[in-house]
Amino acid sequence: MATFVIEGGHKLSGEIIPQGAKNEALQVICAVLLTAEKITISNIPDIRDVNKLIYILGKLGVKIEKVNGDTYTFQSDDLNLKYLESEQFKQDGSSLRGSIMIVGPLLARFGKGYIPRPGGDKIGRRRLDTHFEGFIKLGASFRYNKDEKFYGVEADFLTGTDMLLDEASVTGTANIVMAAVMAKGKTSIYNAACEPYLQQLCKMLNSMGAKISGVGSNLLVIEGVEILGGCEHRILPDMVEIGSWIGMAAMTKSSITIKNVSWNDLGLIPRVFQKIGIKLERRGDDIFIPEQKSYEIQNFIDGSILTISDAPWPGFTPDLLSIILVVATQAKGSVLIHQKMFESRLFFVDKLIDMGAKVILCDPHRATVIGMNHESSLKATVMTSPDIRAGISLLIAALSAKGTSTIHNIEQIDRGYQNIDTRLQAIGAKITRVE
Ligand SMILES: CC(=O)N[C@H]1[C@@H](OP(=O)(O)OP(=O)(O)OC[C@H]2O[C@@H](n3ccc(=O)[nH]c3=O)[C@H](O)[C@@H]2O)O[C@H](CO)[C@@H](O)[C@@H]1O
Ligand SMILES: C=C(OP(=O)(O)O)C(=O)O
Repeated sequence: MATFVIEGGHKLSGEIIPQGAKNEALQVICAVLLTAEKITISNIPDIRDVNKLIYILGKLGVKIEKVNGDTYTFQSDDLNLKYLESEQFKQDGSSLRGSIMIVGPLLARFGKGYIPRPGGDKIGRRRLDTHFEGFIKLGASFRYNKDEKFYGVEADFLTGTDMLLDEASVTGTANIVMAAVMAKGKTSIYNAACEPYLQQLCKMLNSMGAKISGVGSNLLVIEGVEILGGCEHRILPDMVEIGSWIGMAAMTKSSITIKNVSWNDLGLIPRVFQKIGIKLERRGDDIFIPEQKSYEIQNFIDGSILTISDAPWPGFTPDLLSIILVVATQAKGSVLIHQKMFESRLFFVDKLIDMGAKVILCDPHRATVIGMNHESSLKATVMTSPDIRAGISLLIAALSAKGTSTIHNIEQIDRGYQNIDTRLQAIGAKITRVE
């Protein structure tokens, strides 16, 4: 278990280039399994989860070449499907959430897809019903080995159909789309997730020869095609990482510029930070955050306390709520944070309370934050990162705190943040990695 040691209280300044998006990378890298031709993907983030997925594809026999720092080519022309039945795959596949999205492409192209129950954050129950109900609707047979927690789908061929998803699951939609692109006939998927990363996946599939319409809406219509070809694809900047940098700037009273953020794909994110009083300026496609001694949470129009909650896109992403919560601890005013999607994601507030933050955990889904308006600082402490976003939130708290904090289990942060320590050092943070 590696550790970060952080001396808090230093201002940051300079420019940050956001990494490529983790959650898009996990989708589009799985899509390379749909064709025997070469696919080039650029702006791939160098983070644990993505590297693990690339490793799994390598074991599956995908030919992978690193063209330069963030660009890889993938060619799935001679796969080793036996790996899917190996003990090794049971371990490898369960180590991250994104591996679930190899099932749809494998089912579409080879008539079978297997996966151990995937890992990812321990942030509450994370069911996979939407994925498998979709595959079954397309004609696959399904089995689940309860003892080994191993899922399997098989089909001689898939047939297009109309389906209404039980929830707008992000990875579920991606998986079903990738299964349906080569099904016979037309598939319509209603209540589809439609966040920018899914739009990117659909655009990539279309450039491989798929026929997907409705991209960006919650009704996708897919005309099945027989075969898909190669393409080149560039991953968008990571909106959750961008939100994390905004939070860091506000909590440390710093001025930073976040470069090339693809503003039009950020949805409500800038507006939600503005609602808790943080000033940010759009400069071309950059975000400039000026130094602010104080930021004041807005109330609703009728004067009642602001609530910030998550919802499927175009709602506010659940992956930024922990960050909003920590930033609110030093705002002026109060806010209710309502994490609707995940049931165990707010427990990390205990650590913030130890550090002196004024937070009331109302229930597993809701926390009220009474901001301290930087009138007293958080106190440094020793903590352990429970999940990726709580981890980065504790790191933000430590950067603003008085004294030296220690964060254990930073592998959780490394799952989704590329070289976070060296990038923070470059803009003035005092942070050291201890292996
Ligand atoms: C690898 C990857 O891409 N992970 C992301 C993906 O996970 P993932 O695809 O696993 O998440 P889902 O979209 O399936 O669902 C997330 C949670 O929200 C609940 N839910 C979902 C839709 C809905 O309409 N109502 C509802 O309550 C689900 O039951 C689940 O508890 O999307 C999540 C939701 O944006 C993000 O937090 C994860 O970072
Ligand atoms: C919950 C997250 O990731 P995963 O779905 O990979 O666990 C996240 O990125 O915040």
